[in-house]
Amino acid sequence: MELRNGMDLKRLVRTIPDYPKPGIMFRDLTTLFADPAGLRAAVDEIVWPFFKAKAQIDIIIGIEARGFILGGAVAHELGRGFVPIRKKGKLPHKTIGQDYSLEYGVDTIEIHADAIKPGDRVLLIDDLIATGGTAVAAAELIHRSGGEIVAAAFIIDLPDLGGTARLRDKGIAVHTLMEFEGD
Ligand SMILES: O=P(O)(O)OC[C@H]1O[C@H](OP(=O)(O)OP(=O)(O)O)[C@H](O)[C@@H]1O
Ligand SMILES: Nc1ncnc2[nH]cnc12
Repeated sequence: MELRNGMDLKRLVRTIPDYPKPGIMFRDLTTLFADPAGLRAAVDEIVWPFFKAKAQIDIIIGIEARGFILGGAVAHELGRGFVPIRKKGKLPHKTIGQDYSLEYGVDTIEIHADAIKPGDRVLLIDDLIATGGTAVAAAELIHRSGGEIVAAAFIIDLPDLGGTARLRDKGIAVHTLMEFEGD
């Protein structure tokens, strides 16, 4: 995938077959995040559809763990605060939680119960969407907290696993930078 600045971001993603389980093609973004031009381009490309309309966004929410790397940078670029959604048991104050299943397991994510003010307009960020289990659970937490989702943005979409379609079916706008098919 060639960006507006001519950079091929996809070649910075490393693929590791059979991790963490046989049959999974793991799309490793640590190689892209470690590349200075790659990280900047990824953040810029995630942010650009929202930059002009940033007055419509109150907070950025990122999903543990890889969504924190991207989400923090996006929040900084848009001049907004950052709220984490974390795996169960990691947040210190009162939380609300949501169970979900993902490509290779089951888990629970949580958000601080007071992190979102009713009516807050949220940009949801994660590194990758596969089945959409994580993002749908995050959307559920945001809605239960009284927030509105402006859009959800990811660097990688694995479209064969249906996650972006699940979000769009729920009326959530989705922005992604590249796809890996055949997973
Ligand atoms: O669309 P899904 O099928 O839900 O999968 C996508 C999720 O899986 C990965 O996180 P993971 O749960 O591996 O956690 P990590 O970021 O802590 O490694 C990825 O960062 C997304 O959050
Ligand atoms: N195939 C994959 N590669 C990297 N992260 C993932 N999260 C869920 N599926 C994944």
